[in-house]
Amino acid sequence: MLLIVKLILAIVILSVSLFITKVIFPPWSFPKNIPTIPFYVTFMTTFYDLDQEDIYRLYLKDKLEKYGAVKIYFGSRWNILISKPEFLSIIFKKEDIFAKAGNHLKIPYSVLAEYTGENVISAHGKIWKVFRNTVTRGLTVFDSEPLFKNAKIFTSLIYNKLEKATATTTKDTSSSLSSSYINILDGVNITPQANIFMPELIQRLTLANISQIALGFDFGTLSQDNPPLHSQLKQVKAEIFQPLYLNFPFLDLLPIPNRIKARKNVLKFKQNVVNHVEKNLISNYNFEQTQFPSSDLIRAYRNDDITEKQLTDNMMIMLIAGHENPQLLLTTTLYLLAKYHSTWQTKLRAELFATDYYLLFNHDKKVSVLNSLPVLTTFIYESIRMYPPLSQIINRCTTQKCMLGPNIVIPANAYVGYNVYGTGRSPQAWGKDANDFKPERWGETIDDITSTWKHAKNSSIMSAFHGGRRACLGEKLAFLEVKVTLAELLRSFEWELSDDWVEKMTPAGPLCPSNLKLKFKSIYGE
Ligand code: HEM
Repeated sequence: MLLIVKLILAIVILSVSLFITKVIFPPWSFPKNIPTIPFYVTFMTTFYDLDQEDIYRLYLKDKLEKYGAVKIYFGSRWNILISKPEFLSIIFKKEDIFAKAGNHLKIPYSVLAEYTGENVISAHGKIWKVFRNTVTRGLTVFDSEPLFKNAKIFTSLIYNKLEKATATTTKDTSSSLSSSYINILDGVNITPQANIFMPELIQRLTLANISQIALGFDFGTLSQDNPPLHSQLKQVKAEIFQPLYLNFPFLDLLPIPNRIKARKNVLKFKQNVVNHVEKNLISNYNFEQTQFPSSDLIRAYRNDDITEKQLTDNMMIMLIAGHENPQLLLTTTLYLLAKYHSTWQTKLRAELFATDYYLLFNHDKKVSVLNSLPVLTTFIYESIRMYPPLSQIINRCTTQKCMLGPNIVIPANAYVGYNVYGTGRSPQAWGKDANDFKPERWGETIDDITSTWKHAKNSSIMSAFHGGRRACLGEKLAFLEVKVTLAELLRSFEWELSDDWVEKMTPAGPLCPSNLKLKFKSIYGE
């Protein structure tokens, strides 16, 4: 009996030691000629008040700038993380060797993988081609009308908050003042202004946009305060993005009641989204004439090109990538316009007012005007260079032993990813002023700017949308969405950072200012 206990104890100690060794040290087969980032760096933001920029500056910057690649522990395994543009180009080109292997392969048992499934972003090979061919048309040729309509509603929601805040201030001030002062106040023209938390408001806008453009139904986030689908999504996201489970996804294998509930909520939400699409597209009107990515996916399913699960997973990824990424970019541009309100915000507004944009009714003409504006365009390009929404992604897995550049040998089955934030801040790629916000670096005329952008993408120094055959399909849509929204806001408001907002980026994961709070003021007075 004692012997059995001793044996079990020995096995437990051995397993724990093995586990700890695997976490602390990278595998032997990993390249020795690139540095190792200490394993604990990944967990730092759980214990210390640091954001992603702090982590990059303190632990990654010097090594990535010198070697262009490092070994890093992330998502329950050791990975190779790169930032050097030449290495990124290799990965984008050699798609079959550095094969996409998203959560459905990396951590198939996790709640996160349940949420995203097998989709056009994470899949590889033949099935990826089917997915991509199916959704390309709908994501690249679309009716932009909902973007304009929703930007107006978004602006009116901010207006409502301004009016509410002003009404409260006037009431509060007058009730605490002597009656003689109230008389003086009566004649005063108070400019409506309010401090507004941006995350939820922006999410409501981007969800409305993508659901109407890609899925063919309205999520209802702008027309209602808290539609059921949105509450469900908020709950699912809160359960998924818990640092403990993101760092140790294997915990999702255990029968933890909260995680079982989280998985059920994910499944329920996905089913609800599909039901909405079905109800709005198939049951309501002539589905065959619709050209949303979701209608093309349904056609592919009916054609037996994809399974029912793949249909659901791809609808979900349209919704997830389609609302989250523009949400991050919009948050960042609003933050930078607030930070540089007396310079860039003024310049952008002046540029728009100098055109006939606000007089036009035709959406196509409005789109052409927006796409021809140099200041607006360089401002957005510079924002995304400095704050790429997907700052770090590790979702490629080598299918064979291979070389990264002339010296780095990578074993088969190694996860490789990119730190796009590092590429955007690299002095080798962008010069000594890589850390300065300088939209003018992109050029003066719209032709120069477009050619600099293309060149930067081709040489992988601008990799926020990644590149090669796997480049993002939503770039055009995301840029238009941001331009339309900024144009609407610039016409109505001036804004600055709220006095009590602490300037900080998100601690991990997608990159944007954390819990952004802005002080809005109507430019027309009361
Ligand atoms: C600022 C906004 C956006 C950024 C920064 C962005 C960035 C990216 C990145 C980095 C990838 C590669 C992902 C990976 O390797 O795992 C990607 C792929 C993709 N994105 Fe976006 N994205 C944005 C907006 C959108 C929107 C609005 C959609 C619309 C649904 C979209 C659809 C896609 C699709 C379908 C792919 C997969 C392409 C493929 O692998 O064939 N993206 N995006």
